[in-house]
Amino acid sequence: IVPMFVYNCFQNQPEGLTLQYGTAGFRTHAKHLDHIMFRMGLLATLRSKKTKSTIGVMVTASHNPEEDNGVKLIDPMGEMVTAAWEGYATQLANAEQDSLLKELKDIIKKEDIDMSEPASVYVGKDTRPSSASLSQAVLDGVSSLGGKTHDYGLVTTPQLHYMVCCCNTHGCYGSPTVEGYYQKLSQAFLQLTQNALNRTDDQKRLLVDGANGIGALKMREMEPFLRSELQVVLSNDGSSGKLNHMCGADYVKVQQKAPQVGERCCSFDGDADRIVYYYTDSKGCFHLLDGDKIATLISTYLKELLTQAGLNLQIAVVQTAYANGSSTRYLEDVMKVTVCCTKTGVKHLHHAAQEYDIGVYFEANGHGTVLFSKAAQKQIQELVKDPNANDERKRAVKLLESTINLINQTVGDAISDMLVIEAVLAIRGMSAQDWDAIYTDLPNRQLKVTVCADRRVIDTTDAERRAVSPEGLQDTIDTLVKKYKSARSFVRPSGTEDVVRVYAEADTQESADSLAHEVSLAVYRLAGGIGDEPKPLH
Ligand SMILES: CC(=O)N[C@H]1[C@@H](OP(=O)(O)O)O[C@H](CO)[C@@H](O)[C@@H]1O
Ligand SMILES: [Mg+2]
Repeated sequence: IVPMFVYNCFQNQPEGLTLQYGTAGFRTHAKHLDHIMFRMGLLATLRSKKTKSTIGVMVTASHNPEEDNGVKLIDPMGEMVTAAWEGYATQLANAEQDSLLKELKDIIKKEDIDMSEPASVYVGKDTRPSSASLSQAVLDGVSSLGGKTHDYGLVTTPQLHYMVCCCNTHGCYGSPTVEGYYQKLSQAFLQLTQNALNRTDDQKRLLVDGANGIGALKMREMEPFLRSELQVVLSNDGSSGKLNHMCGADYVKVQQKAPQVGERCCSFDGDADRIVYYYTDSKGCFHLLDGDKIATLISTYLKELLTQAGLNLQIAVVQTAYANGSSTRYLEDVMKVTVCCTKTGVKHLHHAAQEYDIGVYFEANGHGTVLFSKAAQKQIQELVKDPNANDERKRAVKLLESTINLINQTVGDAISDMLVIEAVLAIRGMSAQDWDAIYTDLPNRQLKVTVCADRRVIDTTDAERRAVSPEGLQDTIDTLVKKYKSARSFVRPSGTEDVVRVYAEADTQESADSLAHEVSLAVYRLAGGIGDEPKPLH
């Protein structure tokens, strides 16, 4: 099994840098990643041999700054790599030069991998300057173990997930090409928008902020397929600005600021697996339509269609602790849908959503999709063909069928989600303002605290909503929360940055800001904060 180590796979970690696979793969400054990429090529090859399927490796650091990079591994059905293999990834990434071969042999033995099996790995990259050489390192890693590669070059993360799923389902999910992706999604979108009559050009126009990343490039490519049913006005298209700098979904969500002004706008993140919407009202006020609003819009639409089609399928919405309290209340109390809360990170939401007939999952930051169980899809397909179904049921079930085709079920996908949202708004004749009026968000604030020890001194439970360590922290948070109306707050160590995240919401922005600040101070004092004490926001 000795691989042809033609590359710098034995290059050592910079001292003191222990990389964790994290919430969504490795991420750090691109200059530390060469050997990690090569090793992930090796690991993906082993995973491919083990699963006897094609595996994906995406080179991207998503919403992180342009100087960073990272890598995400994709499992056979297009989902994120399974937890045990995240562990192997961390093990390999941090292995010393002279123990790398031993680590590889350990994995092969533990997983009982037959090394005579062929291997196939799909590789994609985002637009970061470092992505070209880093994706070459992945390709070299695969080749050194005799695996076959297909380099898709510049693709969005969800496009690569789609390719992997298409390949392993032998074309059932679509054709594994970028053109196949555009064709599948645009056909479904055009079928859906046929049901929206008399749309004006204004209604067809959408302002899209491409975060100066891969999403902008791919949106340009896709536009002709949409035959003017969606008229995209693209900004931050990468022609001048810096990736994710003062633009993109993360900037809009965290800073609560609009990089463009309009009646209906959206922003992608750096690898186009997240989206948020927003608009500016007549008074010039910014209104955010985040992942929670998206989940509400889509689940309301699907629930209505299920009723019209007379289908008895259970629909659930999966959220994280970051979901706005108003959204959870609306979904549970008004819409009467099951709501479940998981840890942060799409892999957790995805698995929870698989438990239902229809699982709508979104992180508040706009990362999410909808999963339809095999049984649900079968019922829908059977009803489409049923000659006895009346016109209303037929119309509804055909809409459901096209919606399934439009959704990228492998992972959250900014382009696919955008088209679903545009179709739903068109079919229901809703403006962004109408959508926003479904419920009113509680004002909220997110802050970061840097601690000197390992940030995992903060340990949490109950889907990260309660801290179990350091001692006294949760009691302090509980006491602080009681001072405010409709308040909630929690803290957790980030899985992608070296910080502790603080979240607070309350009845007014002042209260949310003040609570977030007080909780930050508690983290700083009880978990050993670095530098000056957090200052009040006002
Ligand atoms: C509060 C927040 O937005 N956290 C993000 C962020 O994770 P952290 O573990 O919080 O750093 O990056 C993840 C990967 O993109 C994303 O899934 C998640 O929602
Ligand atoms: Mg992303």
